[in-house]
Amino acid sequence: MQPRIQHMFQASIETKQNALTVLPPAIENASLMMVSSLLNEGKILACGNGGSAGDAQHFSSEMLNRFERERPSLPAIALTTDSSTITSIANDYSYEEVFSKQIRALGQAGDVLLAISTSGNSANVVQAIHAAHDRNMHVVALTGRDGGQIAPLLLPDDVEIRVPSNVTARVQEVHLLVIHSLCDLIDHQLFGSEE
Ligand SMILES: O=C(CO)[C@@H](O)[C@H](O)[C@H](O)[C@H](O)COP(=O)(O)O
Ligand SMILES: [Zn+2]
Repeated sequence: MQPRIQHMFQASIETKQNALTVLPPAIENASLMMVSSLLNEGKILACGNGGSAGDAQHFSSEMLNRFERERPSLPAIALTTDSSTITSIANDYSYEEVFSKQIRALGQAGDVLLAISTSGNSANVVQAIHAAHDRNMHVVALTGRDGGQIAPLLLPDDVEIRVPSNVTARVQEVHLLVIHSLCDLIDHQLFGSEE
């Protein structure tokens, strides 16, 4: 089985190398948007399904607790964690609305939605983006493949960070690196260089 393992590592490395050539400008722009929101009393709401739900929570924990240095807590909410809210919305309305209804309650103008979908086609993430726009929030979309239904929904001030791969797992592996890059850039811009 070791050749299979080596193949997966190699594919992940190649996807990251391809991403390195295209993603830095979008990651920089996303970090600038997030920092501007945080400096204006805004917060970041994050959502996604499956592995991307884990990514949303990974990001919010690094904001609320810490990333790599001591600094004040930063405001973020993962919309994937409240099982009572999520099950009741899915049961009474539809699974498509599990994030959008939370955004319509919690989202304020100037907040940022971090919308994560490797295909760009998850209906509840699409509805989340509609809700964010209705609340005058900006959107950072982490996508893959061809951007799916999310790409054409985004407004000029939004940022899409689209990983150049058609394989869900490879896209997710780069999404985590993007999330850590965003955390690093947020800390750097808000609190300066370490040491
Ligand atoms: O982690 C994985 C696959 O690596 C899965 O849990 C995956 O996240 C789920 O199938 C998601 O429902 C896929 O949604 P999306 O990325 O297309 O929006
Ligand atoms: Zn996964």
